[in-house]
Amino acid sequence: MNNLERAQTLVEALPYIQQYYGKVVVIKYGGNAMISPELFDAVMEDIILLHLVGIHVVLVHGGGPEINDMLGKIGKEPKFVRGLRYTDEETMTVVQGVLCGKVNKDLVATIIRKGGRAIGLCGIDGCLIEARRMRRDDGEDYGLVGDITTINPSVVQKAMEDNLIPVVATVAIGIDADTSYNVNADTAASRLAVSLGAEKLIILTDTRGVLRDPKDDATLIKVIKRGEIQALSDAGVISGGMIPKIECCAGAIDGGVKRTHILDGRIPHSILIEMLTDEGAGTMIF
Ligand SMILES: Nc1ncnc2c1ncn2[C@@H]1O[C@H](COP(=O)(O)OP(=O)(O)O)[C@@H](O)[C@H]1O
Ligand SMILES: CC(=O)N[C@@H](CCC(=O)OP(=O)(O)O)C(=O)O
Repeated sequence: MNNLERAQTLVEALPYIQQYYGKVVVIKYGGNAMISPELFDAVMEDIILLHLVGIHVVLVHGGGPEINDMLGKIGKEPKFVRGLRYTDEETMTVVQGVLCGKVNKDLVATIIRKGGRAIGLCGIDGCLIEARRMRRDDGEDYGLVGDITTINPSVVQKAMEDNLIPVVATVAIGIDADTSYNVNADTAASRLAVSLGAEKLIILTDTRGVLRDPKDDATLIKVIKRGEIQALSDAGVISGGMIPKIECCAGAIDGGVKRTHILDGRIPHSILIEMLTDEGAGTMIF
């Protein structure tokens, strides 16, 4: 790339920066997309850059694989019920330690080491995420998995006013019992995006986006309209781990978030490609 091409790339970003300047963008990062150290650095660089050009980025993270590793170390087998981690008291202690301690602080430290400004929060801090024990009609016992009742976004808003990037671990405070609750990170990101009036919700995952055939990368669906989701689900196109992600996007759109994206966290700088280039990346759902 010569100097003129470099300059053109920067100029191409200008209308997008103008469009998102001062707006809130919630990015959910987790799962297998969070495992590679190089990609981890690239995601943090994207976030720092967006923040520096005046976009209010909020990072919501998971850490399922890290929780599984820690459970393995104490000789406990991870157990999932309908895609949610069955969370007994011992598991809750591990979830809180890994998400709010290890993962959250590693993310904050990486942003700071790279010259950004960040603050780590979890759903307990400032009662950011209030939840009650999940009880669904399916009669399943999920243990200490929480259903979000209220989001109180003021701690996140204060952090943004102080020019900090809020980094949020999705452990919630119980309103029905003296316990913390384990909340799925996609769900929490979606709810937080709604309560912050976010312009965009970006969910990073380990596929190119939503695929018509999950085994064939060439079948990426670039755009899905809100009204098309049900038909795709009924046709069996969306399955497994993609179901809750699509549901979170649908919930965010219904709550007023303009655009949601499922992006490939394995592609370096996929966030910048999506937000600041003409190309776009992954699947946009709106
Ligand atoms: N139509 C689809 N397009 C893409 N991925 C799909 C689709 N249907 C099911 N999946 C599965 O969903 C997975 C993503 O969900 P999950 O593994 O829970 O993500 P994460 O670990 O990032 O939270 C993909 O790896 C893929 O196996
Ligand atoms: C209730 C529930 O399942 N909670 C998740 C929270 C972390 C998460 O969602 O992490 P990923 O985004 O990395 O999957 C868990 O315990 O794994």
